Amino acid sequence: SSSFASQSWSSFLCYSRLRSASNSLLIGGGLLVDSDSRSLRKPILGTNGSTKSQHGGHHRGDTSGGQLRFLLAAAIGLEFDSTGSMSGGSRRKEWTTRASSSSFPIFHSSSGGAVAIDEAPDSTEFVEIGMIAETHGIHGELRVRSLTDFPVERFETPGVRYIRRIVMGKVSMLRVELLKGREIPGKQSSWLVTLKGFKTREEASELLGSTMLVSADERPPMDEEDVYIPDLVGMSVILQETKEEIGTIVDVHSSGANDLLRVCLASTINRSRDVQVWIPFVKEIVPLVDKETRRVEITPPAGLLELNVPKEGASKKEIRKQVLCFIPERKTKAMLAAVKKRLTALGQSHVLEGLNSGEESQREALTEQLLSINFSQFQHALDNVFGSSESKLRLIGELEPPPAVPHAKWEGFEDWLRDTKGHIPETSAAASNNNTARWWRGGLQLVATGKVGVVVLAGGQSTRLGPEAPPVKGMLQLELPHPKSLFQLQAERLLLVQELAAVVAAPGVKPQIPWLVLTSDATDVPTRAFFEENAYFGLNESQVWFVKQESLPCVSLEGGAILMESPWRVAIAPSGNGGLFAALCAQGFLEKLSNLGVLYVQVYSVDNALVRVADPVFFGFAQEHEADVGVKVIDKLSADEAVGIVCLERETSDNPSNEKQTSERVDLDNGEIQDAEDTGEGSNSLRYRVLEYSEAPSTLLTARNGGQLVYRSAHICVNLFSLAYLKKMADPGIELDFHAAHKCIPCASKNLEHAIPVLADKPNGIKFEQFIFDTFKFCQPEKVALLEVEREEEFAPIKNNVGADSEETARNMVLALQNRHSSLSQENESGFCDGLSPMSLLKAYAFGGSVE
Ligand SMILES: CC(=O)N[C@H]1[C@@H](OP(=O)(O)O)O[C@H](CO)[C@@H](O)[C@@H]1O
Repeated sequence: SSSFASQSWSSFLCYSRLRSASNSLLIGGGLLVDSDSRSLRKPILGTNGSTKSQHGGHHRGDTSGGQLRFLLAAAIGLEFDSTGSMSGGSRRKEWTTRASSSSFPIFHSSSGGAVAIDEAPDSTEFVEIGMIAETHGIHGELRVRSLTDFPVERFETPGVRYIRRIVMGKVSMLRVELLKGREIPGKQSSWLVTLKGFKTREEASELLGSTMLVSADERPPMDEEDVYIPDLVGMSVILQETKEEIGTIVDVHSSGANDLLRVCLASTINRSRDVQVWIPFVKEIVPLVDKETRRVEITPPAGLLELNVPKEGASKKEIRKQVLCFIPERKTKAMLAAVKKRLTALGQSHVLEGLNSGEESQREALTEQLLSINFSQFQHALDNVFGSSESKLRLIGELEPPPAVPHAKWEGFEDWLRDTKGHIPETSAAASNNNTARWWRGGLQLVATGKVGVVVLAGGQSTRLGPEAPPVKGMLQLELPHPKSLFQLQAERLLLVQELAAVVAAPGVKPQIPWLVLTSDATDVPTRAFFEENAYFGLNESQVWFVKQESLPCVSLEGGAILMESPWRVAIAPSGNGGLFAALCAQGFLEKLSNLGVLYVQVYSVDNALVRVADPVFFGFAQEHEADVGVKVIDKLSADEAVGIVCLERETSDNPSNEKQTSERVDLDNGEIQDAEDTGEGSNSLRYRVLEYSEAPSTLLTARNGGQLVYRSAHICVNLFSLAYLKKMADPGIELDFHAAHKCIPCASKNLEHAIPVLADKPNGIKFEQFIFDTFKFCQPEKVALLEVEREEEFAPIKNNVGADSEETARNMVLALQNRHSSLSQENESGFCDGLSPMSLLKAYAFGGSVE
């Protein structure tokens, strides 16, 4: 039995190539070597750089192999086409060249060097190595068309060969001695040979049309995994998964690069017309060939067998062509061709240059990257940013600030804690009268009953933090008394909430909150490694789900040409935090959450050192407001603070850009895409919207009323979505626009082809980003609930290396909050220092800490 653990599974053709395919070949003799001349064993490098196997033997296709197969492949192809209905059994017999006295009468040659075989040993099998095509010159040289992957050994190395020719249906054999040979320049498969005793053109011409052979023993030793193609014929075909026998191999067809097994389906045997299917002979699809029990096991990709069943009007050739697309290697080629076409059409063919230079591994890396590009998204991004409708804001109506927003402030929290004397305030008067405490209790119930999930947005490249920063923001270490990474702080807060929820959960229930970590090409590997190294920070490994978002190529500022990090690497960047929705949907996470019974998902940015992860208050608040979208806001510090501003946009029908937007509007209450004009509404509809600081006009940012900023509700990137809403965001009618982020993008230096990418010192390109809050506009405003929170308690962003919003400012804020906790502890020892009591946990959570 041979499993295909190794990549080099071979299918050696014991070949009588063209014999049954071309009658013209059946008229001559053959040139053979006997089994004593075993000089040829080592595989050699083929003309196309691939490994050749002796006698045209070749390996079962594997995507990396590329073994030379053309010879036998072509042979079988011809065979198949001309003898389509030939049964495996009869063909196998024909294919084996067996010297027997009855079939090989004496060959009478006038030439002195040739020895006729009176009686060839019954046990000797021969394989063809060439066809004698014509004489050359006047000294008896012969041109042989090679049928072997080892032409040098066969046609240059002196030694015994055999010639077989068939005259009037009678086969005769001759043993000859090869004296020398040489390749005909420019003719890859033709060789000139000189045989002992054949000195003139006339003598040589006796052999025209003959076949040259060597003893089958001359074939290179087969690996365990190798199989002669004739041996495949007649083997049973079993579905590996169910062990169901589906049919028998009746033939092997080669299409050039890959062989196809022709299988007669068992279910159709004895019917008036049997059904034959083609199965690519590649290890991905035929993982096991058992030579002893004569069976192959297959794992056909979905649709392969169905595709095979001949349909009305589809020719065998067409079907075979489609079958070949199931071979990964083929698929890659076809897909790459499509990508090339697409890039050329986009005027981006410079990206393809690397495919014609460099090492194979570099070209492969580029191919892989090109195949991973989502071109429809890229096109969409280009249209958004460079298209005619380009507008930074794409404003469709008039803006206004949101109405007064509920405030989550555990007013007098310290007093409240003091009063409760170490008990979770479930029934106290304070709890029911205090909004925040009520939300807390409601939210904690949601956690306790497994109704919540959390997403951390951690796909960003943290370029603003400078070259010294870790590759992933979440790995950034906060120099607290007990230094901790952002991921660790956040994981510990999640654990706190779980512990607290356990207090109110059913006896014995230990709630687990799924924590989804949004990663990207840039952050996925290091993020996973970091979690692993840190034992998931005490969380259960199974509750941490890594969700990789898509990346898109970066383009030049002018003209949108794709930027290259090197000739073999496109500069790519994650598609912004709005890429979350597509990633959740495409990778089945929404379904997973749904199966768990999750109703609400909190989504926050990893760079906030004070974020209240899995905040029960937020969940309880959203539930009470029956919100689909929850948005935490704080008061802006100043007009120029780098935060998005939350506004309401009143869409008016007299706005010229209204038409386009209304036609895209999706009614999320019934999930259908509607044209607002069709429904008669929308002439004056309101939607929530966030204007990003990088895009909002300064007039808006600085507008004041009575000294106060008009637009002061800052988006702190701590949001919440109902699962139902997230599912609606998966509707194909919802397409978030891309925004242009002007960034310093590492690029290949023009002078140095192999250079490490050079980081520009000023923005040199565009990263395409979708914004998470662009989904708000799809939600009825009454289903959007804004919750104002305390900056000191919940917002300490780390954006920059130094100065505002840096690690230093964030650390100071965390310490300040924790100090409030400490001072409170000193005042009331009994209420605070009781280890892992619920009260300690609650306090730790409220004060930005964690349980040490
Ligand atoms: C697209 C997006 O979500 N941008 C957010 C996000 O900004 P960045 O500068 O991209 O980190 O976090 C800010 C709060 O830290 C928030 O104000 C802003 O709106």
